[in-house]
Amino acid sequence: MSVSRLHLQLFTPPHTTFHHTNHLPSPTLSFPPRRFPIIRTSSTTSQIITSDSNGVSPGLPPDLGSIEVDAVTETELKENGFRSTRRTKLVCTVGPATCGFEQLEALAVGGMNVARINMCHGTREWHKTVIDRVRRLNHEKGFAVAIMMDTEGSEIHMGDLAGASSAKAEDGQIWTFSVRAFDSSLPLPHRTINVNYEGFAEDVKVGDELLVDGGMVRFEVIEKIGPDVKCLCTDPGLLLPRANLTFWRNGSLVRERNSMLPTISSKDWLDIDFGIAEGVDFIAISFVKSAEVITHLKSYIAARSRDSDISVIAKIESIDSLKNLEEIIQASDGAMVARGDLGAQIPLEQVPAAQQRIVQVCRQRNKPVIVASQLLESMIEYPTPTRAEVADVSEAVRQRADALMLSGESAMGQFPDKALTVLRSVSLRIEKWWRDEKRYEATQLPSVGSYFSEKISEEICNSAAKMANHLEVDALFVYTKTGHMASLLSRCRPDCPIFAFTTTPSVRRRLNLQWGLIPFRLSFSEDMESNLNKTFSLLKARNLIKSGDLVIAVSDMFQSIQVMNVP
Ligand SMILES: Nc1ncnc2c1ncn2[C@@H]1O[C@H](COP(=O)(O)OP(=O)(O)O)[C@@H](O)[C@H]1O
Ligand SMILES: C=C(OP(=O)(O)O)C(=O)O
Ligand SMILES: [K+]
Ligand SMILES: [Mg+2]
Repeated sequence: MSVSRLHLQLFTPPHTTFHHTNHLPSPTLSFPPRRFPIIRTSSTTSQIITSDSNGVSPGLPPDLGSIEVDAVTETELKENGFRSTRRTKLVCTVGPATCGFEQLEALAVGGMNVARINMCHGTREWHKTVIDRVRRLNHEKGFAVAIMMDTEGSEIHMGDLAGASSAKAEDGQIWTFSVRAFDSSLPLPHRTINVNYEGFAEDVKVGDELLVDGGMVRFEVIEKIGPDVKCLCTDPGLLLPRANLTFWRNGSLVRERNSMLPTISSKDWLDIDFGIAEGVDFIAISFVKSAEVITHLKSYIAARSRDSDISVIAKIESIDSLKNLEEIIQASDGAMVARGDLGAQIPLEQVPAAQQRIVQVCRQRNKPVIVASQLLESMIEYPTPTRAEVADVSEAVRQRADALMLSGESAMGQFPDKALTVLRSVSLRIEKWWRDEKRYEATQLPSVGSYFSEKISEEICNSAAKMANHLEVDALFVYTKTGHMASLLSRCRPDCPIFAFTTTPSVRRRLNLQWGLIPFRLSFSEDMESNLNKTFSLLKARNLIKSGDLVIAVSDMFQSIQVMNVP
């Protein structure tokens, strides 16, 4: 391993002759090469590079001369300037309220970075339609919306309510929770709920408290008759299809044989096969208990998907996942603070501290983290959020989580676009406030690499981010094939946005989950000088940067930090 490559190149703005015609942003988002010669001299190398205005040597395939970025990011960069682009990423659960092509497009325009499909609901055909639509949206409109498939997991939950969208449980009513297999073509018997876990009737005891969705509705078990468990409603509320069920005895969560249920059920494995076949970008695993299940799944994916670039996200939503948090996160490619189920497994007042810890551990280990569930729950029904919800969103942004997620708000709520707008505007406002106040938190970022060369990359990114803050540069540029260097920069949470140039569309989509990264698809070479020339030309031609902007560039290929003004 040679360390001699490590050098700091300080560029003075090179003299450039640049033929520039006024160019309107092209509606198709890839930018065709134009044929103006450009001669650029670099003061450090005195080399003269001849290329066309896109930095492409004549004779290269036209694709090499284009850069891809989505229209929304492009507009944001132009209208608000680099500094005020949104750093916090947004995940939207797609459901009946948002599965149409136009609805998905509205979400993408509204800032959705990742579309989540929840395999708890709907059929595989339905999910396939959504995936196809998102793909079409990316293809036709130039977005890079990633797809996250979320497994059902084998925890206990209610059945489908025989097609009803909800059922109201009133105080004092007696409901039957049954493990019987009901004929799905017939309506369910009066006040009866089907339970998916066969051992349910054996595991519960008379006197247990039964919580639907972590306490949205509460029952007390009053009688067991074979497969039927009779329960008295003690806290009324709405029962939603497939709502999660937990039972509590003497104030603690009961973990009987259900704790032996596999994390990945046989149905989940079929869904995972489906996700691999469809080439989803992320698979989120529900109710992860240990690191082993993640390692197992990762090797399963690696053996089956051609380029094995599906990231595995561990959902932290059980007591066991908190106990084994460090190992689970280390084994995963990212994590989700799944506060819905987490709040049903630990006392609610412990959830905020758990969230903070999960976000911190992820940042330490350089894994993206999503804060999920009930961020804007009231917006399922109302067009404005509560003040408390805005405060909750702000707190997640302030913790610098990579991403925020909408669940019911976008899946089946009445105001999916408005909910997304709230996430977007609160993120922008809090990020700006934080930057204005220069509230850098003194986070010690431990080394995460095992090899010396990885440690060098980390030091480069840490230093580049620090320099970017001190010099108040306009943007960090990173040329990254795997996305790793980009994530190392993102981890530093610098003040300026990070333009991440990557050669493959799938890496570009995956980078869309990470804080502060603006992913571009660009073909680049081993020659940094020409990569920079090319990027400057392409970005300038689209009015995304201008002469004089100060930029710091790092790359996967050369261990260097370059500071320069855009010529
Ligand atoms: N694919 C789908 N088909 C029908 N309804 C869905 C779908 N995805 C989500 N939903 C609805 O949106 C709600 C919120 O979504 P989510 O939080 O992902 O699920 P859950 O609440 O079951 O954990 C669900 O309870 C369900 O009513
Ligand atoms: C995101 C969560 O998981 P799901 O919506 O699949 O229950 C959660 O429990 O918060
Ligand atoms: K799920
Ligand atoms: Mg959950």
